[in-house]
Amino acid sequence: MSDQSAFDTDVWTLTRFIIETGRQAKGATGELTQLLTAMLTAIKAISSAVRKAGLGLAGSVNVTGDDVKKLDVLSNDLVINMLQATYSTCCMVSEENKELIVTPKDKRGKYVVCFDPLDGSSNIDCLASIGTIFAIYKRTSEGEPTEQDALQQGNSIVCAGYALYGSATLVALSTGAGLNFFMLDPAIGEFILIERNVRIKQKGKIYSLNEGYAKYFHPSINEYLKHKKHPEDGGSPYGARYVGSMVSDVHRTIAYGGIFMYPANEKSPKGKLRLLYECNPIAFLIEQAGGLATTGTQRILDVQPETLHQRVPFVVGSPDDVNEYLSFVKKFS
Ligand SMILES: O=P(O)(O)OC[C@H]1O[C@](O)(COP(=O)(O)O)[C@@H](O)[C@@H]1O
Ligand SMILES: [Mg+2]
Ligand SMILES: [Mg+2]
Ligand SMILES: [Mg+2]
Repeated sequence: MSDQSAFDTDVWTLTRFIIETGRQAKGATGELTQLLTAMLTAIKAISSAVRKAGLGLAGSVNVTGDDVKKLDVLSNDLVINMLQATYSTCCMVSEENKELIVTPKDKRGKYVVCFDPLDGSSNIDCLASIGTIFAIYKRTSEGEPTEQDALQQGNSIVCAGYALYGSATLVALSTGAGLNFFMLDPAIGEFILIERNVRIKQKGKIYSLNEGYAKYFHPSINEYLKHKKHPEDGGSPYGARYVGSMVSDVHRTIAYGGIFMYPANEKSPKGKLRLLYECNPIAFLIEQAGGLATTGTQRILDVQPETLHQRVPFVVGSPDDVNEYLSFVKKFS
């Protein structure tokens, strides 16, 4: 006979977690609960689509000759439609939409959502892990929603998360009271709490960046990398890992410790990653786990956004590792 106790009859699903968090919040109206529930439905649908990508969903022509929507377009449509249907958003910013997405007047609520529906999408065709990233803010104005509603500092994030479509589907989520990991159980279609109050290691053993751009890096970065590979104190060098899919690289950094960076380089003076829907949510989650997130000169969450799709240099990870990197920045400034 199988072990009956292996089946938890009082499991903490992500839905339960969100409802509980909502009940504890003062003056909560349930709007955020609705919004997060819809986000999870979108994530489940994206996860299912990602798992079928090899079967022709990735964006091509299907057997009947119809165009099949590219996965990132499909993911974008899913998030927008699911969220707008909850009557809790007033506007959104997506990597896939140049302009602010304004919720139809009759469906508006008080939240602003910035998201990347499918991050690392250049990895789809080789079946490497990809993800979805989002940050939720309260709107600060009344009347017609404008870009200003979305140009808030990461400091004002109410809730952020990412989904990782890896060897399993995982959601990392924080409402500002620590970071929690949930794993999708396909048998019941629910995310199950697997780790509460996740903490990143004080110091790791892995560095992660696209070192192919070394030719264009600032000397401070190259000096730092040299130090990681040839430690002057005779210690062991760091291991190198880079998927090229930020959610994967960041998730590994949170799980194992270490540093992930997408610094500025001569060709991309502000790096590549976008502040509103890539850097800010990840910085919020990393800080919730006890890590650090910086541009090299400023804490990411303190950056005042100026445009919807602006980029910033991005360095995140274990506090000792990020501080060590900052000491190299200082040396060269
Ligand atoms: O190929 P590069 O320059 O190393 O860039 C990789 C980075 O680009 C990204 O794929 C972001 O770009 P997309 O949002 O267009 O997928 C990140 O996930 C990843 O960290
Ligand atoms: Mg992206
Ligand atoms: Mg994307
Ligand atoms: Mg893209």
